[in-house]
Amino acid sequence: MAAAAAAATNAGGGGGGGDPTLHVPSALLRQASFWASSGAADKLTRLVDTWRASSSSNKASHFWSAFVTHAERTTERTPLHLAASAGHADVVRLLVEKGAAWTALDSKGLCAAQLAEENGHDEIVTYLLDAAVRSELVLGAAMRAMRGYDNDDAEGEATTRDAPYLSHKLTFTETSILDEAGDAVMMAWEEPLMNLGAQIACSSSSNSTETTCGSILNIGFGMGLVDTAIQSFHPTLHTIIEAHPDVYKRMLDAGWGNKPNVQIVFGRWQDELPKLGKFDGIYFDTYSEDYEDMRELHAALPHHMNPEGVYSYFNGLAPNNEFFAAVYREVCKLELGSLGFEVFFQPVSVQASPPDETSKSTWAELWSEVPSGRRYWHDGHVFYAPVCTFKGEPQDS
Ligand SMILES: C[S@@+](CC[C@H](N)C(=O)[O-])C[C@H]1O[C@@H](n2cnc3c(N)ncnc32)[C@H](O)[C@@H]1O
Repeated sequence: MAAAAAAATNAGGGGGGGDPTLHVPSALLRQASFWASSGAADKLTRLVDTWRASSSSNKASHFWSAFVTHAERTTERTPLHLAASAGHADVVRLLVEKGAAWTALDSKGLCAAQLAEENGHDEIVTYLLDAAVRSELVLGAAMRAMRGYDNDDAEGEATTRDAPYLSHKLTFTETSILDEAGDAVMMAWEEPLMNLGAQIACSSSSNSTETTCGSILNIGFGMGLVDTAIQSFHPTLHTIIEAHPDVYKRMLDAGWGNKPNVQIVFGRWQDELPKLGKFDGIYFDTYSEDYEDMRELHAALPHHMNPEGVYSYFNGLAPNNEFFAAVYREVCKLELGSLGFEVFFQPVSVQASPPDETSKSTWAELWSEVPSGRRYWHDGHVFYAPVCTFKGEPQDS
C-alpha cells in the first residue's frame, strides 16, 4: 500500500498574501519572472532594491514572498520552475533561499527538479534534492515538536492517534482487499514485490544457516503474500502482527494459526511490538499510516534487531511524484543511518514484472476496482526495495 508522506512536504513558500498595503505590482512580478528564466540573478536582486527604494515600504521580504509563489497563469509554473528548467543554478539557489517551495507543481504535475532533470541540469537536481531533504528533516522535527510528540528514543510509548481504518468493514476480492471508501488496502499484483521483500528480510547473515533464515517478523498480513514467501525460507520463528479483525479472521480461517513456526500477534504494532524480542529480519507494510508512523517504527527498531539483522518495507512513500519519492528515500536513509542501519535501495522495474499471477492483465484492468486519483502505483514506476542492515549497538528489548 502507499504510505502518505508527511505533511511537511508543504515546505517552503513565502505565502504571498500578507499586508495588502504592500502590494507588489504584477508588472514587476512579470519582469522578475523574466529575469529568473533568463538566469539574471543580479538583475533580479537589483529589481528588488529599486522597488524597495521607490515603494512606501522597505520590506524586501514582502517582494520575495509574493514573487516565489507567483505562478504563470496557463502553465502554473513558478519562478523556481522557470529557473530550474532553463538551468540557472544561481537563480535557483537565490529563490530557494528566499522561500521558494520545491513542492510546487505546474499544470502537468511536475515540480522544478523534474523540469531540471528533463533538461539535463543535474547540478540543479542535486541541489534541490539536498534542499528538499534538509527542509523535510527540519520541518518534520518542528511539526513533531508542535504536536507534542517525538518518540525518537521512547520505545514502548505508543501513539494515541486514532486508527479509524481498523473499524472499517473490508471487502476481499480475488485480487484485492478494499476498505469502506473503496481504497485498496492490498493488491495481488504486488506479489513480485512481496517476494523480493521476503527475500531481503530473510537475508541476514547472522543466524541463518542452510536450513533456516532465523527469526522473522512481518508487520501487516494483508493477503499473506509476503508471509507465504517468508515461509519458503524456513524461519525458526515467524511472527506476524496484524491489527484488523477481518484480516485476522481470514488468517485463522486459512490455517496460519496452525503452522508450527508461526506466532500471530493480533493488535496494532504500536502496542504489540514493545512486548516482543529481537529478530533477524523485519518486514513492514501497513495501511492508513503515514511517514510519522513509519518513523516511530524506525526509532524502535534498534530494540528489536539482532546484529546484522535486515529490515525492509513496502516503499510506497509519495508514489505520485518521482522526485518526492526520491526525497523520501534520502530522508529514510539518513534517519535509519542515524539509528545504526546501512541502507541501500534496490531498483526494480514494476512494469518488467507483469501481473500475470492474476486473471487481469493490464494496469487499467487491475486498478478498475479503485477510484482514479486514489491509485497508489502507476505503470512503469520503478520500485526501490529498501535493504537496511543493522550495524548499530543492539538495545534492550
Ligand atoms: C498492505 S497490507 C499488507 C500486505 C502484505 N504485505 C502482503 O504481503 O499481503 C497492510 C496490512 O497491515 C494491517 N495494519 C494496518 N495498520 C496496522 C497496525 N497499526 N498494526 C498492525 N497491522 C496493521 C492491515 O490491516 C493490513 O492487513
